[in-house]
Amino acid sequence: MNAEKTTPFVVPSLYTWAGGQPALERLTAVFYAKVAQDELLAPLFSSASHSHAIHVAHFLTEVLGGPPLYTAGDGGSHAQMVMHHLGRHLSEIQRRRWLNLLLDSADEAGLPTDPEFRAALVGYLEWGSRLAVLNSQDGAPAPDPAAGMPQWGWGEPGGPYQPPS
Ligand code: HEM
Repeated sequence: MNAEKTTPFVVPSLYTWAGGQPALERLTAVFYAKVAQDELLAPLFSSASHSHAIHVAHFLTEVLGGPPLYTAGDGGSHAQMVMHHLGRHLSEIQRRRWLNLLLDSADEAGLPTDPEFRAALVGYLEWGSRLAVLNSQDGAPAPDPAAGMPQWGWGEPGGPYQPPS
């Protein structure tokens, strides 16, 4: 009998596929260095704390399927993240610059470039950045303190590319 054993492919979280904590910390470090040089975005972040980049890396960690570094580690919550954007009147032009710089930073920080990962990453960043703009306008509803953190997965591609067997 020739029972060939194959190891089933286990789909990793986006966090793991991205390269884990070091990769996300590299991403936000590169990103906020760019933001500081950007005429449209620098004024928005002029009073941000020194731990801002690390907090955002922790937030992304949690959303992309890693450990709860933002909620358990930093004592944050989804509502607190939303509150950071309230009343800031972010524009579409600022949002698009923010997104462009983040995607440039993903390249420079060496995040995976495979189509499946990048499609999922862009999907989250489009969603989250558009929500940030909506939440920053006058009349935006107060965030729900009980709301959990979003969890982002691979979406339609379903996981990293597997060649047909
Ligand atoms: C997926 C999209 C986004 C995520 C996950 C996100 C996440 C966060 C988080 C976690 C904080 C709080 C950080 C801390 O505790 O220090 C924050 C603050 C902030 N975010 Fe965002 N954000 C997003 C989109 C945007 C966009 C598109 C803009 C502007 C164009 C923006 C502007 C800001 C500003 C101005 C602050 C406050 C900085 C300060 O503390 O002074 N965010 N964001």
